[in-house]
Amino acid sequence: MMRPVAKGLISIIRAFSNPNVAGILRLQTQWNSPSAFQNIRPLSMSLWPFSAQPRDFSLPNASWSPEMRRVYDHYIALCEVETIGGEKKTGPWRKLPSYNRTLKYAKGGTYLSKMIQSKARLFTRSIKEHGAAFEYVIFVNKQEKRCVCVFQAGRLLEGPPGHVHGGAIATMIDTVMGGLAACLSGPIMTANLNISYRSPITLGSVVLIHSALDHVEGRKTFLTCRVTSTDETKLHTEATALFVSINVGHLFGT
Ligand SMILES: CCCCCCCC/C=C\CCCCCCCC(=O)SCCNC(=O)CCNC(=O)[C@H](O)C(C)(C)COP(=O)(O)OP(=O)(O)OC[C@H]1O[C@@H](n2cnc3c(N)ncnc32)[C@H](O)[C@@H]1OP(=O)(O)O
Repeated sequence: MMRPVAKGLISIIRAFSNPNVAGILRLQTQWNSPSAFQNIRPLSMSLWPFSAQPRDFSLPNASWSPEMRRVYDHYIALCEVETIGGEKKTGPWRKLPSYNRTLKYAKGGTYLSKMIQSKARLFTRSIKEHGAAFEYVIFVNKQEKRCVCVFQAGRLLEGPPGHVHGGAIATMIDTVMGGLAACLSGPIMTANLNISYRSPITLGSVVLIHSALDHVEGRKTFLTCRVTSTDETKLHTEATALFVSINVGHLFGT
């Protein structure tokens, strides 16, 4: 007879492998719309592996500089447009919500629950102090297959004196490009990431991380990326990356 934990594990793996659930996961990842969220919850209540009220880490907080807030407000305004009749409707941009964990209330077997019950946190959201490390928000324009991240680099990200660590920049590039690739292609993993550091980023400053789809070839999604000053006159970093579509069972060794 199958042990309950094994049954639980299988149902979670099935849930993640189910295209409908994968679609729901993508939907939640992509659109920060309360109505979309409310609509999809009843469909998947029994399989839903996320917290009921996850905290969105990409909302303004007291550590944000006026510059960070100004650029955020600019993109937020593009998320809603006014029709000629004065009605508000969804604009071309969407803010991606950002949580500090991916799986929370999943009940499962030993293998999965180790990961879930551990104190695993998303790397970029693992430091609690506001403004100390990665402060960022990602906006996606799905129609144009591109995104922009507004990133304020905190004091704990120092590499060269007074400047941001190259690994922290790479982390943000991977996060932003990975977020866009996931929006466009579903579950993916980074297979290849090439970075050219062109000019240093001052600690505490705000930069834009622009990423766009280059092309898709079967399971392979190729993207480009540029990190610039907020007025886009200064180029800090350039990157290209390949993301490979995966069956989420790949992450659980199935
Ligand atoms: C569950 C996801 C849910 C999505 C929701 C997202 C929420 C977004 C929210 C918040 C964002 C958070 C941040 C996310 C972003 C961070 C992502 C990371 O950092 S991932 C960690 C680092 N990456 C790894 O650890 C991969 C390790 N590598 C592997 O697991 C495999 O190698 C993998 C999956 C990449 C490919 O393995 P195969 O067995 O599935 O496929 P094969 O056959 O080897 O490759 C497929 C095709 O890709 C090419 N390929 C593979 N690797 C390549 C490489 N390094 N360079 C060039 N081509 C490569 C191959 O040549 C092949 O091409 P041909 O189909 O023959 O044309």
